[in-house]
Amino acid sequence: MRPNGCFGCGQDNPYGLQIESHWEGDEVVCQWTPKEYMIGPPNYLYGGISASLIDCHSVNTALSYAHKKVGNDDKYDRSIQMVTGSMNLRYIKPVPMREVELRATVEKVEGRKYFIKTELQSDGITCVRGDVVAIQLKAAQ
Ligand SMILES: CCCCCCCCCCCC(=O)SCCNC(=O)CCNC(=O)[C@H](O)C(C)(C)COP(=O)(O)OP(=O)(O)OC[C@H]1O[C@@H](n2cnc3c(N)ncnc32)[C@H](O)[C@@H]1OP(=O)(O)O
Repeated sequence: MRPNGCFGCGQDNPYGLQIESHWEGDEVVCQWTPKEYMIGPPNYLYGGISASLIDCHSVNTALSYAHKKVGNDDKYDRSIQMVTGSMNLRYIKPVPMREVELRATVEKVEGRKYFIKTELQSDGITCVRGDVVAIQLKAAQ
């Protein structure tokens, strides 16, 4: 998806998180390592960064799923656009300042609403769990 200035996934945003998400079976997965200035509590990741990671990874999961639904697996179609409608997070454990893994699944689709469940894990332990509703924009349909 270029050009892409998105703070979460934009490869063209040097100040962003630059996450890269890919399918692994029925899950969308991303490995990502924080910069040291993204710290919140001593030794742990700032919660807003976890939220941004889950937000972007989830919306991209919905976006990619919407592409798959119309049989398009490899080319980005700019007429399909998604935004975050709502996001509910549960911070279960603090997130250590090292590589994390995001794992997302599409729970269901209702009209333009995509219900995504995403876990942020550290060393295989779930630290943050997110329920995200991504909404496909009307004009794009
Ligand atoms: C290079 C490329 C890079 C691509 C990069 C891609 C990655 C992007 C990742 C970043 C994501 C973001 O930060 S996005 C930015 C943050 N989000 C936003 O700014 C969204 C602002 N809100 C809006 O624009 C609007 O409210 C929308 C689009 C969400 C909804 O407006 P609408 O399209 O008119 O929809 P509307 O008819 O009202 O509702 C449609 C259905 O959705 C439900 N619905 C409406 N709003 C919500 C909501 N907030 N939460 C849950 N559900 C909702 C309604 O009940 C309805 O359900 P029913 O009656 O049909 O059952």
